[in-house]
Amino acid sequence: MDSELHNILALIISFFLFMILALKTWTNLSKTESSTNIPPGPWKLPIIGNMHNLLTSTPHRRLRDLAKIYGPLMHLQLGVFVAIVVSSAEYAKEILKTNDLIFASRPHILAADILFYESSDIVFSRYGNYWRHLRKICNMELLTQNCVKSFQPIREKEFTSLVKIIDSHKGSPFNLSEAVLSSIYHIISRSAFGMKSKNQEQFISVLKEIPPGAGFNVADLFPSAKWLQLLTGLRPQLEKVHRQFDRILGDIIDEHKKQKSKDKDGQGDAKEDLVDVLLKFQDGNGSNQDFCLTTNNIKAIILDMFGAGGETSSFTIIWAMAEMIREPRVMNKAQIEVRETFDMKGRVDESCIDELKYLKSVVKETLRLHPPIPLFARDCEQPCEIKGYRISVKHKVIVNAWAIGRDSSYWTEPERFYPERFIDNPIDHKGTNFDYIPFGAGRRICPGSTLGLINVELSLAFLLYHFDWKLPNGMKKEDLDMTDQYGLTVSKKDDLYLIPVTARPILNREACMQAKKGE
Ligand code: HEM
Repeated sequence: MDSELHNILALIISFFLFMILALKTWTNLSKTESSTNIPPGPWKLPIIGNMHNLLTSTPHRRLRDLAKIYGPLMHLQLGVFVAIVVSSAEYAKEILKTNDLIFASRPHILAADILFYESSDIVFSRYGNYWRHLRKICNMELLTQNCVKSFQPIREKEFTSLVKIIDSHKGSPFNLSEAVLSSIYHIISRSAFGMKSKNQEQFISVLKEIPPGAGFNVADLFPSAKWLQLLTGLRPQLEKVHRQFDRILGDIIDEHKKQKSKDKDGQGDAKEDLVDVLLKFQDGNGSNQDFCLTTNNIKAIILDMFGAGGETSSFTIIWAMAEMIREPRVMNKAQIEVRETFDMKGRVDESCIDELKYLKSVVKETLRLHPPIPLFARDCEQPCEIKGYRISVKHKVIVNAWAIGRDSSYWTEPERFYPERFIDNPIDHKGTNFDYIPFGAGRRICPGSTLGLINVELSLAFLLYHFDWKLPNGMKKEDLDMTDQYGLTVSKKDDLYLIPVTARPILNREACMQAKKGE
């Protein structure tokens, strides 16, 4: 009883403290902002500003709806911050190209500080030398075209295992979301860390514990009010997740150090991977005096590769399958292409992936409708003017890639899943077409697009080659729930269950050779 009373009192006190802080902030901000020419924005409530506009599990949708009223460059008052929301290709180009350097850092968020060791990873570190070094190392060791190509056997092996697992469930409902996520994590950990971490399944289950909306939380909007982080429950939840990640990441590093000393003793001959390279930069190690990493920095970077590369790719695969099951014409067309390409060989082979023009359009169309990172944020580091509007230092800029991909000014029938729109269309994801930015643009553009895309394209080729797919329990395609939800990335809210029907069995090596001879 005593503790209940204590909790209630704490809540009441916190509420009043929050109101006082918010009122003070709001009064100060109304004074400063009214005198500058900032973009239009919705009416603000006293004290909380526009925070109520974003109390939703799908902020990208709410922001698009607001932009329809207030325009493609609008401002919102979120706690102590002013957020400038960009919802058109023209303004995205102004931010991500014309003024790229001014907007090259990301805002500070609590989740990044706790999970990513004081934001010392690539995604959240501030623009500057440290970030440049990290990006260079990861590019050279993992993400160049050649590196990505060298991981082909890992991908083919993993997707063959996935197909075998699916085949053992043929005829009954199968949780494709879970199996695909696990395969993608296996591929990333084997490519980046040279092994199947024994902690991998644990890692996936810890990821699921990241609180929904961690990437965008009310506690981030009043950073000086530390008690708010406790009141919302975010800090303790994130700290719990962090402790679990920290143990797993520590194990990955220890495994590498052990392997390294075995190699020194002449007992092992493991190939160097990203973690080995990062360890060479560890405090005081070797010749790399100009750039040092702590163990925590290394952990943050490993987490980045899982975090930025895992969900993004696997959610794209699941959205593509969900869209195709609702549009059998598209699935059929993609299946014909994949089967015609690989029937002679009797198996899917990555070296022919560029022949799959239609499948590539399916992937592009999926990323247009369902960019896994629909909102990406940048800090304004220097006052500037965007088409007559004044953007001040420390304004947060949020680019709504999701809204831009569904804007009827650039896309006909924008809500329709229609991969044909990308056939014979030179538009690509490389950050020069600002009406299509699923990988972002400018200096902070995603460095993992090649790795991400090959994972998505190849997995879909495997899934479509070997199986026909049906919805479970006599469900009609119109009834498939396509609701999305926001965590750190946007996923389909419910896992996708489908019934696989084997169409092309997995051939063993000899049978493949025979099929090839018959070409
Ligand atoms: C379908 C797959 C993927 C999508 C749609 C995607 C999308 C994005 C987006 C939108 C950003 C923010 C870009 C910006 O601010 O302009 C980003 C950043 C990033 N992505 Fe990806 N990504 C994918 C796969 C990957 C993979 C496989 C990796 C690596 C293993 C990766 C690593 C990163 C990193 C490190 C950043 C931060 C870059 C920086 O801030 O400098 N991503 N990604």
